[in-house]
Amino acid sequence: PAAISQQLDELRAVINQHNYRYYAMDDPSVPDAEYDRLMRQLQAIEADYPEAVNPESPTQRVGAEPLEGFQQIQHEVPMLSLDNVFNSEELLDFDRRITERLGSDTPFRLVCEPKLDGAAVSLLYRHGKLERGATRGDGAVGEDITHNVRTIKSIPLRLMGEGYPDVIEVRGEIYMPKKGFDELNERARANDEKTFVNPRNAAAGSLRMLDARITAERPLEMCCYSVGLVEGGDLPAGHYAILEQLQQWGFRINSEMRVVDNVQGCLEYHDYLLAKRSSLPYDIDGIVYKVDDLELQQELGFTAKGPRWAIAHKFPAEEEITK
Ligand SMILES: NC(=O)n1nc(-c2ccco2)nc1N
Repeated sequence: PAAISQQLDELRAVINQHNYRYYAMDDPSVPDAEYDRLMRQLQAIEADYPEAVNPESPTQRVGAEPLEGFQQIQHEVPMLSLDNVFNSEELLDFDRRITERLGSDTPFRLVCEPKLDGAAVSLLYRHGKLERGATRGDGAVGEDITHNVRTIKSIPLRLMGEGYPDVIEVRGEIYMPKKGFDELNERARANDEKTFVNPRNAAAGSLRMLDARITAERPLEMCCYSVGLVEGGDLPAGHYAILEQLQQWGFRINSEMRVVDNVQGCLEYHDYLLAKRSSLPYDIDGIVYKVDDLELQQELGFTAKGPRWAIAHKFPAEEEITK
């Protein structure tokens, strides 16, 4: 009936807005109890009118039947790996190579991003709806893990707001926060099940489940950090502006991301984040620096090892520090 479907649409819109505030803005609009009440109300109405359920409803996050296997996905825009540097000298070389290529009269800002130690993911949205999720694989071919990414609450099933392209591929890192990792291993030990060595393995392993009901029980989160395929629309001309736009469309971006004016700013950011590393609620294995201006990215292009306009500044592995 029309009145029911209107009530469902309104209820879904309210719940989606609460999810956006909680997961993308990290700024809840209602207490958890109120959110849970709204979800129970939506589930009750959908139980009475199953024909009114649609895949974008916030109740439709956990698939029923396990898959037989994983489909392969071809990445239309290859998912790149990044070249690494391990100290300030090598970072200054990275900066010098760019300056030589662009000319010393072309200043360029850099975006500093914590390098989350999880599993890279590609999310394809068509007309604002999540169509498929895929692992990075070898950068050209990945596995279809749509059933599992749908269980991750910080991944929107439908984009918020408007003005997004007809097709947009959002890329990011799925990770398991340290607290969730420790609790998962505690439960595993209590049940004589296998424990995970580190949060990266736990996140990658959770995404490779054929049964989404297991993935749904895992404390996984996602931060987005770049865009792949875009069709039928355009994006801002700067990387950081794109990330802010993605946040408006419902994605979480990392709160520690900063834009700096030059490589000196990168060195300062490095010391800041390294000092903060052990107190972050998630594992990082370094920092990713990216030239902000997309036209300069275009001009710089790629080498076989990856983009000339981005670099990963790796931190020493944490256990090395504790020795
Ligand atoms: N892992 C991580 O946090 N990454 N990875 C990239 C990346 C990989 C290729 C282009 O950008 N950026 C960030 N923040």
